[in-house]
Amino acid sequence: MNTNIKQAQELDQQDTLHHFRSEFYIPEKSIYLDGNSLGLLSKRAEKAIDAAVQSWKDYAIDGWTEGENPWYYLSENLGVMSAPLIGAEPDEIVVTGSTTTNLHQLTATFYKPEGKKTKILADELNFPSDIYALKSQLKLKGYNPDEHLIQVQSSDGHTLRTEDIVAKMSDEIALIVLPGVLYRSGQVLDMKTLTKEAHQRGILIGFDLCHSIGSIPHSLSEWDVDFAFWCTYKHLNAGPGSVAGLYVNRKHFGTEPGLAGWFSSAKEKQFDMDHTLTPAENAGAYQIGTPHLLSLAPLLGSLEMFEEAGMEEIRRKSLRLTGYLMELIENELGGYEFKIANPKDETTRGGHVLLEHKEAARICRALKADGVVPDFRKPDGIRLAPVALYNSFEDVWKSVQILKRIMDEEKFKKYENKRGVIA
Ligand SMILES: Cc1ncc(COP(=O)(O)O)c(C=O)c1O
Ligand SMILES: Nc1c(O)cccc1C(=O)C[C@H](N)C(=O)O
Repeated sequence: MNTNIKQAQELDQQDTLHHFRSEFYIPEKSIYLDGNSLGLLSKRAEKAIDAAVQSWKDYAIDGWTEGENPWYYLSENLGVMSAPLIGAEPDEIVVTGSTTTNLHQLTATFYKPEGKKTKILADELNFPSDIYALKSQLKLKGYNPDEHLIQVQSSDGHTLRTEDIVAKMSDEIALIVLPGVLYRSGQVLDMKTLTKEAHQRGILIGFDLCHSIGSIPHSLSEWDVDFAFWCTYKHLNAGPGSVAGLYVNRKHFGTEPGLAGWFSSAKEKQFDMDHTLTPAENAGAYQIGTPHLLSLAPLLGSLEMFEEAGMEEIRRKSLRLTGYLMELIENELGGYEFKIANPKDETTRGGHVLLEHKEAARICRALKADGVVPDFRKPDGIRLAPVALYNSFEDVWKSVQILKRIMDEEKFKKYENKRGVIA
């Protein structure tokens, strides 16, 4: 089938989210398909950063309680704004720490080995930071991670089967930590079923939402998930090093934070400076120290856009973009030995496409040189993330044309087939 740019432009004209694109800084002469690693800066996020700097100028120490967004309550207020993205109640979320420190906090809080139940269940496809954190938490409790961290195997190297995960939920498992969306293949896990199965066996379960928040809708409260954590620099576009989030199901409110600090305090008690902690009676209890205000601020601007666009609409467009991308790849790149390695169906397909090729590392380099920004994931994956808020169907069409030219003209052969420092 012949495709043409007009078809892509028509799809853009029908797109109800198209106007958000002009709110982002898109690097000049580039098609940015790496928003699942680092989202782009929006003008609203930039404005929010400027406002935070201004409030520091204007109020100094009084910025904690004065101004439009008093710093003392910002982590909780951003939690309120994040709630619709994950289907949670406003006080079940706090914006704090980093993905990895939040996982440390939640494991320190909810991993309570007892009797036979001493093991943690994870998977072999999760991002390494999560596995490192879980292993170190096991070591802190005196357990050997080689025996106590059980990692569910993938049957195809890309995806996890619900039944395989459930089969590992033995009576030795105390805690389960899994991704909501896998970082390589983009597979969406069935968080609802997994939570139900875990609870039937008396196991607590939490999810890493780094690749799912802002990309797919969630109903964490309805699914009764125990806890979750995520970064805000990918689909939420809050910038490099932006402050992360955590969710704790309200049924666990009052559980003593595993890692305490004075920001775990009930707000009104914190400045009493007692040496006995009175933890907040909501997710705020799982904060530790002073919030990183300047890295929290951009989220104020970003989350406003999510509220306006709506998660259902974002997911609808995202599925159309990845669907269109896969269709073009199949039509235009047959014969070049590419393999679409992400799940194709709309229930388990996340926000990006994983294209595999034995020359992937240097094809990524050639794409970047020709203005398309993907990322490379070992050993042979090219991740392409068309993001609903700022990518267009025309971006997708042009990217495939550029990739076709790279393959037709063997332009990738100019480069070594090796990843860069930041892949
Ligand atoms: C699933 C997942 N977990 C954790 C991280 C990283 O954690 P942190 O934000 O603490 O660097 C990433 C990406 O960097 C990720 O994709
Ligand atoms: N956090 C990152 C960073 O500091 C530099 C480069 C990339 C990242 C990422 O987020 C990678 C990402 N977690 C992934 O899905 O591979």
